[in-house]
Amino acid sequence: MSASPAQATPLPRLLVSVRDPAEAEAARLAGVDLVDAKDPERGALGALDTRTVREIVARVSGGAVTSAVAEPTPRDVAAMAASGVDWVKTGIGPAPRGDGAALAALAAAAPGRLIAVLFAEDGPAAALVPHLAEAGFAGAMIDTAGKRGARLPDLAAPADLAAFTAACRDNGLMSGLAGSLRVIDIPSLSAYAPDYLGFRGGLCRDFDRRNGIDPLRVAEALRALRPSRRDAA
Ligand SMILES: O=C[C@H](O)COP(=O)(O)O
Repeated sequence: MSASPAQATPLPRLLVSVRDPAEAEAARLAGVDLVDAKDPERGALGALDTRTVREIVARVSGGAVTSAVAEPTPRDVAAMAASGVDWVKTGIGPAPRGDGAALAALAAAAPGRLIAVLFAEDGPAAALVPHLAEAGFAGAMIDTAGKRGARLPDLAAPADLAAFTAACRDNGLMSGLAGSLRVIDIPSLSAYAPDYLGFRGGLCRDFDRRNGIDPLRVAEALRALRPSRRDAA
């Protein structure tokens, strides 16, 4: 007997971007699955310094998976990997997309731990996924480069998001979707079965990603992602 669609589609886990050890600890205590270190004052992919990331990793203390943004050079990726973070995220803009050697050099700097961040503004991403897998990336996320206007659901067509997450599954890559998401987006984006949904601004006070994270909004997101789990209440 085949499983029902509801049983067959696992719910995504919650990624929340934090900027310092205090926010990291708050996110861990709230029950966030993945604590992602980045500087929200510096756009979509602002890298924190490795010392701050080490402190964040120490504060999370194994209570959640961790990731951190690094500039897209092998040197920066390797330095961030050495901070002890579980995953390193780096932006892959249009330029290196077709350059397999450049992608492989990045992936080799954090073997098995590098996540490509692709921007929705650059167009559909599914065709790039096999190249990322071949280069040695461990996962891929779509985010939005702009943080003051269009959100991911405004920029990416449903068919493109579905094709992206399917390509990640087919190629053995972890997948994530982000881009000024709100809790209300969780049901529709969960249908694409990404491994993670990523948030910052949508869980901050006044929905401003430069403000602090609002624990009540984190709890709301966890309830939406874990409707049957008592620990999300
Ligand atoms: O990796 C996820 C991003 O930090 C999401 O940030 P945002 O929700 O403010 O677009």
